[in-house]
Amino acid sequence: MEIVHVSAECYPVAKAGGLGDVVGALPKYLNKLGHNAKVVMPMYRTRFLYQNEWEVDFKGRGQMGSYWFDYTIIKEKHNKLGFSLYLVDINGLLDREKIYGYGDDTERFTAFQIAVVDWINHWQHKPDVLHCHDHHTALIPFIVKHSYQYNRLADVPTVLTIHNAQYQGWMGWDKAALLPVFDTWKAGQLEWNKTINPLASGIKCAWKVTTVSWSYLEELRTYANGLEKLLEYEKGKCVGILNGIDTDVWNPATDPFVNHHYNYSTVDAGKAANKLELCKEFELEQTNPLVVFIGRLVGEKAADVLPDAVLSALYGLQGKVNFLILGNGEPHVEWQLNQLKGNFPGNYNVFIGYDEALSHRIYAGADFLLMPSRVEPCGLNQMYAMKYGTVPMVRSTGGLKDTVVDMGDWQGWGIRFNHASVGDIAYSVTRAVDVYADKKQMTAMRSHMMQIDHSWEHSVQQYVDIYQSLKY
Ligand SMILES: Nc1ncnc2c1ncn2[C@@H]1O[C@H](COP(=O)(O)OP(=O)(O)O[C@H]2O[C@H](CO)[C@@H](O)[C@H](O)[C@H]2O)[C@@H](O)[C@H]1O
Repeated sequence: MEIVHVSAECYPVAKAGGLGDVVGALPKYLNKLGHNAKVVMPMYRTRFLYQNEWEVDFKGRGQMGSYWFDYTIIKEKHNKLGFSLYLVDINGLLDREKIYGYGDDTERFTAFQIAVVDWINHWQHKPDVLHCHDHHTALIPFIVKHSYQYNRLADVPTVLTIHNAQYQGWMGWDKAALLPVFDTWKAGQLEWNKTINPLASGIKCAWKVTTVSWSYLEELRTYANGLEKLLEYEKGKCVGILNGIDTDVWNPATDPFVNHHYNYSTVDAGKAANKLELCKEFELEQTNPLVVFIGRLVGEKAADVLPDAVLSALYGLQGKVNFLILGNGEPHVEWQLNQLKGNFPGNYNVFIGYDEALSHRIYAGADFLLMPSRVEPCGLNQMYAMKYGTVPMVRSTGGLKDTVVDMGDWQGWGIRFNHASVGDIAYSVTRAVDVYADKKQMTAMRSHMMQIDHSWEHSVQQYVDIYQSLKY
């Protein structure tokens, strides 16, 4: 089957979080099963663009309201990622250094979606499935269904994957004019709560909707940032499929970012060597258990609780634990985390920023990975941590609940807690310190979790089943 993934992110081309990881891996694993999956995304000015060779695939012209724009589709020449990769170049709109965060993001991603649909509309044939990811691409199911210009594509099945329902791409009704002229009787399919809501529109118009874990799908019916009723109404076409991890990229035995490679039978020695280097680099005392956090410093990830939780644990445990944090996000959280630095030399450090290579070294060198997320649709960090023998400490929510079993339960290997609160986190750190002292149990847990199969091979067939169910 020919499946076109449309996304704002794709690792290693451009990644801001887990969306990039998934779109960089799922098509590759679909192709390994003999399908023809491809990715189309905006052409940002990232390093990947300059380091690879491209050929022009198509040149076209799109209309966004009264604004006409030229677009070019370029294709990566050597199929380096295991799938055909197409970038949409729209001069002045998409060719920027960052993925998100501009005042005209609405126009940027609307133009991107129009260009993608226009390009596919020029193909001689039609793809078997258009697979859209998150709100930046969620207007496509509406556009192909209800805009006159692209009506030829109305019978192409569309799938929308919700990686994160917190962000919905809301836009005022004045922006409706940006969309290709559509049947105004169908305007309700764009709306939720008196605004144009691209994610809601995608949920209404896509043939199938998937979320990235089963528990998240359940949770969305009660907590979906305003979309609860819609998801309850549309539950018949929603399916939860747990993300996989790309073991070509995330494997401590081969990871090029990691200096000391190891596998489940050499995990203790391998982690010790990586930890030593990491501790030297961040001036941390080496014998203590090392608890780390990697992620966006936002409310969803409960990053605002981190400064107090770290303080409480460090005071309570009197220097018997170390923390290392890698992340960026809300400025006041960044500031607070930076402020803590001077107070606990040898026990605490933070790197504010986004650093892919460093994240790999931290997964390899850490003992515990903390994820107190308030919302976690799937979460990849805890699966990477497990693959690297790092014990996950997670709040029982969404995909974290589906992938981590508490060490107190039968054959468990992780630490789970219920609240994104200072008390729960500090108590979990105490549990971590206790289990760390039991070398035998640590080795057994590490080796066990490293052998759990979270690879895409496991999940990819479920997407294929969905695509096939849409064929008639
Ligand atoms: N400062 C930093 N430096 C380096 N690397 C960093 C980093 N901050 C984050 N990362 C990396 O970004 C990714 C984060 O992935 P997650 O899936 O945990 O969260 P995210 O909220 O972005 O994704 C959303 O989409 C994914 C994919 O579906 C869901 O798993 C998730 O629950 C949902 O919130 C990981 O690869 C992590 O290592």
